[in-house]
Amino acid sequence: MTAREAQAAPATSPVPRPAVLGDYETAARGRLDGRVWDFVQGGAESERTVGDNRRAFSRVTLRPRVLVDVSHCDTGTELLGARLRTPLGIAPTAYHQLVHPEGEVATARGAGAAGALFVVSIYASHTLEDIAAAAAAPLWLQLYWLRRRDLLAELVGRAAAVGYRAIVLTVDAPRLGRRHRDARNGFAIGPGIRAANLDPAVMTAAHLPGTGRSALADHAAEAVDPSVTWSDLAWLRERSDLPLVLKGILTAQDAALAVRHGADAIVVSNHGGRQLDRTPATLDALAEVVDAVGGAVPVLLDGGVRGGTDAFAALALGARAVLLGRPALWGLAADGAAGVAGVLDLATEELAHTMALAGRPDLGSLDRSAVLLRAERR
Ligand SMILES: Cc1cc2nc3c(=O)[nH]c(=O)nc-3n(C[C@H](O)[C@H](O)[C@H](O)COP(=O)(O)O)c2cc1C
Ligand SMILES: CC(C)CC(=O)C(=O)O
Repeated sequence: MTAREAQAAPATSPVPRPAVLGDYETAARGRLDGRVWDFVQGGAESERTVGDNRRAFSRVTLRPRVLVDVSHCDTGTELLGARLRTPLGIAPTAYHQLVHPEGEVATARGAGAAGALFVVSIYASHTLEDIAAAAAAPLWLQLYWLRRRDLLAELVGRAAAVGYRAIVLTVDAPRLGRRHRDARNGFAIGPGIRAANLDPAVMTAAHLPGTGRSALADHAAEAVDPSVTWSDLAWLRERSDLPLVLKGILTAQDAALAVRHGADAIVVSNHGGRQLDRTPATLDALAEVVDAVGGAVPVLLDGGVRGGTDAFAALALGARAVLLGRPALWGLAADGAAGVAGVLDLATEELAHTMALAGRPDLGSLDRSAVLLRAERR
């Protein structure tokens, strides 16, 4: 099913195809409960990092080359042995049923229609098996390091059994960021929605508005092991042959350690500004990480990517692929699987368009000479 065919299905297509990703944001805003909207859009503390992720992209200047044959622009790429139609993929985000009843099953269908990678959160609201059954493009499974190592071992085994292609360990969340919106809202996951792959015994009770606490933060404190260090990675390695990706690296030092400890890929990420506030924008951290890795493993980026031109900038600065967090949820909320495919197709079309006008007909022809960051402008 292509995005347009998905869009054409009358029962699932109340939204005309938007012209820009921001239109999906507007459509999603109109459909979601205020507390869910705050959970999706919000960040930690002052939310400075949420804004900085976007501001970094606005500082990018493009340096086009001319008289290059751009009659065909190829956005295809290869990542950990898999061919992808687009270097844009979906970042792991929790509880997709919060924004659409079909949850991650619809997200997997949308990603498949677009030929894009989907990284499934450990907090998915559908089972790994149901999501895999709906997928037509590569899936990776994201994990937090649970105190219950038996559950971790079970999850990596189940993921491998149904064809997930990599394990993504998120390393920037030994505890949850202080998200003032969720705390004020006493945010908890609504009735009927659950982390379908986690033992309910590790979940806390729901909270109510007025408690001044986020049930998610309380749950993470209970479930996630904050004592994990580099040397523990070997334990995970022993339990899975799948490639291991570390998500949440922002410095050259940690990038070098990740390579030394056998990571197969790195995601430069500040968790969309939801963990430690005042970290660097991911685009600003990218070159430092790419240089430290020196081509040993692919580097991905997420945080603030809101269209194909943003993706172009990150790819030029050395990212192999970029992941979309909130925009995928906007698409899902706005129009289910068709909305997810629409977001990915639109951003991929924008990327191909920018490649054409910048004289870079394939991703291999993209390098740092294609961009200037404003601070470097002469
Ligand atoms: C609603 C929401 C839930 C998220 N849940 C997870 C999660 O379960 N695991 C994880 O590693 N990152 C999670 N993230 C972070 C994303 O993977 C990603 O790093 C971030 O959203 C990228 O920034 P962007 O939203 O600006 O694209 C979440 C982000 C959002 C917005
Ligand atoms: C359920 C949450 C712990 C998921 C998450 O990582 C986030 O909201 O950023």
